[in-house]
Amino acid sequence: MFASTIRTSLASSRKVTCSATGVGGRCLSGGAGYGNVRDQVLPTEQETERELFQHCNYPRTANVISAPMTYGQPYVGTDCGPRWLKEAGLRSMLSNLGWRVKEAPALDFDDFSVHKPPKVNNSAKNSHIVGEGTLKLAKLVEETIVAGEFPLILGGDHSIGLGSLAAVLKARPDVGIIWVDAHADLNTPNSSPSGNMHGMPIGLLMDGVLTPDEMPPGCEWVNDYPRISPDSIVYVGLRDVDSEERKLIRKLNIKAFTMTDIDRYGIGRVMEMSLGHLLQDNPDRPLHLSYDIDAVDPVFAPATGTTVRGGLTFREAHYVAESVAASGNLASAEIVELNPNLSDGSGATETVDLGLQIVTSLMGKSII
Ligand SMILES: NC(=[NH2+])NCCC[C@H](N)C(=O)O
Ligand SMILES: [Mn+2]
Ligand SMILES: [Mn+2]
Repeated sequence: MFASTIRTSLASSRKVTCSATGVGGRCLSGGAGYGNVRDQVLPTEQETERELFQHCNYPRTANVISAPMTYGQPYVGTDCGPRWLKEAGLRSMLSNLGWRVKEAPALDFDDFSVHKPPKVNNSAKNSHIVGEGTLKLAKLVEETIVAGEFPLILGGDHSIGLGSLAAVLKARPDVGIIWVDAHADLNTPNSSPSGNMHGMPIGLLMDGVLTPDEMPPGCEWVNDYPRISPDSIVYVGLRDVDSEERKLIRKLNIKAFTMTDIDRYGIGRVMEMSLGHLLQDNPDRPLHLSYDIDAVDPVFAPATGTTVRGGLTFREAHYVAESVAASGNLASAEIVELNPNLSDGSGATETVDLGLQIVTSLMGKSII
């Protein structure tokens, strides 16, 4: 109650401009729905108040970036994700939450300059196209951040993470990353069992994993961008990890909350530990959330290319987004791997609806 009073009066009485990073929903909605969660993350009342002041940067502008990439995996249809999310009402949802909404023209990933048939490279398939496309995305995300806007990126397969992560790492060197996924996407061309680049964005960017000459052809630009430090990323929802990925997670001591951890501790505690890990040294740290819809159980999200049973429940899927939003630190986000082609009509609609609801939660919607 106390916190929500502050929030409402702040939002109505001041237009605070600051370089802070919080999701506008906390200022705009005035809802008290996140109070409990934030108290878990930020232990003292003084801290909560201070944080409210720092992060209140109403009004906020979201730049919706459509990244209809399919070349990081084998199925056509992941390019429909952005369009379906938009047709399901993304824009009005964002404005109802109080966001000013901008929309960048959808990136064109078929307009690649590599006209000759890409050299067959089974260890990193379509790497020229993925490399060229993700560079376009990286530039747009960087521009968005420099313009003081919130990049809301709609995939597309998860290879787009290469572009979005490279950009946030460059524009916000202190960024913390939350990777919500059934998979670790930590493969390299050498370790990948499939050669699909949607399984590699973290592997290509993680500090100490690849030498510059091992970067797949077409992705050399990544060598000019910063690397992810292993302690700056947290996984949530893992349940299908390849053997080399497992070795790396252990060797680099990457914080990873698997479905087993969610069974054991509950999603509340897992998110508290995830945010605690990333925010422990800097409560104002900007966060990037990468949400692969296949983190959710296929019962609720069947329309995606690499389903794995035993995933997040409907509410857990929301809670992840709600708790990250409630931290006030979310500065950029992406949702990926929706493929409406890969399910019957109702499965596709359910998946897209859930995707939209997850985005709604992470952009600041509280239940009351
Ligand atoms: N973003 C995804 N859905 N990734 C799935 C990756 C599956 C597997 N680990 C691979 O590298 O091929
Ligand atoms: Mn996945
Ligand atoms: Mn993924």
